[in-house]
Amino acid sequence: MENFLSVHDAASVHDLIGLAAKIKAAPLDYDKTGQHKTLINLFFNPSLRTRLSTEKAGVTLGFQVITMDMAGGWKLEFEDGVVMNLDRAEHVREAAGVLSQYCDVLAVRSFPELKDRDADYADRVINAFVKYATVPVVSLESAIRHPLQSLADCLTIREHRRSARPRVALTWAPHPRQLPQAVPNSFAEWMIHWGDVDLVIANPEGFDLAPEFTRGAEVVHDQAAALRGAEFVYAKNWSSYSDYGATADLPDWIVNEEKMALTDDAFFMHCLPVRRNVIVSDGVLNSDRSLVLQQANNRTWAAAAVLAALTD
Ligand SMILES: NCCC[C@H](NC(=O)CCC(=O)O)C(=O)O
Ligand SMILES: NC(=O)OP(=O)(O)O
Repeated sequence: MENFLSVHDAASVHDLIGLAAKIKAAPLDYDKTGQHKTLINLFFNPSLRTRLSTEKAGVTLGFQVITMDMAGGWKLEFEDGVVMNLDRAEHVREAAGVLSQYCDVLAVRSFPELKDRDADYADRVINAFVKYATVPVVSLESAIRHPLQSLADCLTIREHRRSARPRVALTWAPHPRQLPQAVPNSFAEWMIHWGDVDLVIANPEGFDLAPEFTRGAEVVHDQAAALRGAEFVYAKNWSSYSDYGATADLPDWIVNEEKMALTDDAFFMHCLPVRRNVIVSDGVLNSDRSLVLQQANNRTWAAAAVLAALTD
């Protein structure tokens, strides 16, 4: 694997999930994988799980790990050929070149601005690091994808499924802020490429995800219809793709006990952080059907599998 930006970078989704499970079962067997190697994590946005699970994965495999919050670095220029006489002090070309001399794997988190769809969907920040770095680049959630989350979600579903081919319902849920499409884009893309589940996506009219991520899945605008018979319910808010960045005040899309009663005794999933009693009720989140902590745990093993595959 050259870089880890999307499901398309995995030679085999099954093998990568399998490797994550193997490392989870026997982490000490892999403690020399990153010996004499350095991982640098760059964050342009906040994080709890991604930062700490990726650091933990690196340390577990024997990497030296350096994490930098880019709020403390120079403001980077990403355009080529510009006269840099404003507030951006350093070009990504130099930054990526410098960092490549300090590490063996470079991981980057950079969210979208949710103003200009073409600019966000060009995934400019992560792609600039890929272009100018000379080491493998890992996405820690880019403008349009969150592949480490999705890999962890595949592992979590594999560990908890009751049938060989479970029905997985990804449902839009309410939120007070304008959020990216990265998590649901990536989740849909991984579920479809993995091929071990039947994916149904429920969202309000006007909130369909970009077709490039959902082709092969059923998309409905009736949440109850999607939840009926589901073995997993994955809730997430996202802002509109078609009316780019628009939000909607639809509190009835909350996932509560009444909605979960429509399912086949489903497990509840969310990537976290989650707004209680907005996205999901306390009752569902506190119940034994909630897998949110297991998902967060599996972030470590997903990151470990990716680091191992990149440095193999
Ligand atoms: N990394 C997982 C989710 C990150 C981000 N969520 C957020 O920004 C939620 C913040 C809030 O609830 O205010 C998102 O949706 O892509
Ligand atoms: N799920 C996830 O990526 O969480 P953080 O934003 O806290 O890293």
